[in-house]
Amino acid sequence: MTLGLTLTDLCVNGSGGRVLVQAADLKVPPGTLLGITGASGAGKTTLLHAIAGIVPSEGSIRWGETNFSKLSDHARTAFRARNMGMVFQDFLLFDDLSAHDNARLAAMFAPRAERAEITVRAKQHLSELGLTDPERHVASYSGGERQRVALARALAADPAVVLADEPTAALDRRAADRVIHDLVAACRERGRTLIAISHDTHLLDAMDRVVHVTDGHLAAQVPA
Ligand SMILES: Nc1ncnc2c1ncn2[C@@H]1O[C@H](COP(=O)(O)OP(=O)(O)OP(=O)(O)O)[C@@H](O)[C@H]1O
Repeated sequence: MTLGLTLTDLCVNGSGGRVLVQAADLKVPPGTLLGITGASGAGKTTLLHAIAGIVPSEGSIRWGETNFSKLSDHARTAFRARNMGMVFQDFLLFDDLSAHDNARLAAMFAPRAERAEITVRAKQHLSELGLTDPERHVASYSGGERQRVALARALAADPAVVLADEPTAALDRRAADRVIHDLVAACRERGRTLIAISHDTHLLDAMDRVVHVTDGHLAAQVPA
């Protein structure tokens, strides 16, 4: 399954009525790899959080045939759990858990029938991403390894969409290039839609399209 995104007249307001993000029109066909870039504080993370339904917004967000903005909070959370894998800036890994337990976290929230499959897939992704000691606690993992655990976790539920916020930010060039390769391959192989915020030109070069956020506004779409 693959899902495209259509944003229409999206607006995110912050405290004090400040407009944080405005996007009149953005279409991301299913299977597209989209980069989002722009200056620090421009509103990229806020935009990604709105796209994921984590922060409230006005306007319309459609994922495939689903009018995401019209769903109840509960239905939106369920839709996100079923369809979106998220790789956030600070990884949000649990240090006291092993790489495998972190990667199969989605199994805790999945219907009983899908749990075993997620657990198996988590292990498989860790192995494919070169993490050969999945039972070790992630507290002792390097930055690049932690980023790959976060990626394995995002992929374990076999999501139609992957959302990533600066997935290479904390990594040296070699580790970053490996994460870019793995992320792009995981999406291309399964026709997943990828939306990734980055300043990294290597990552942006690997995308199909790149959009710029300037002072909360989405600017014209240009080829990567
Ligand atoms: N709930 C909120 N209320 C008010 N302002 C907010 C809120 N959330 C974020 N902001 C502000 O909105 C602006 C955009 O933040 P955001 O994190 O989206 O930027 P960014 O482009 O991702 O930046 P960076 O590249 O530094 O991560 C910042 O000035 C931030 O302080």
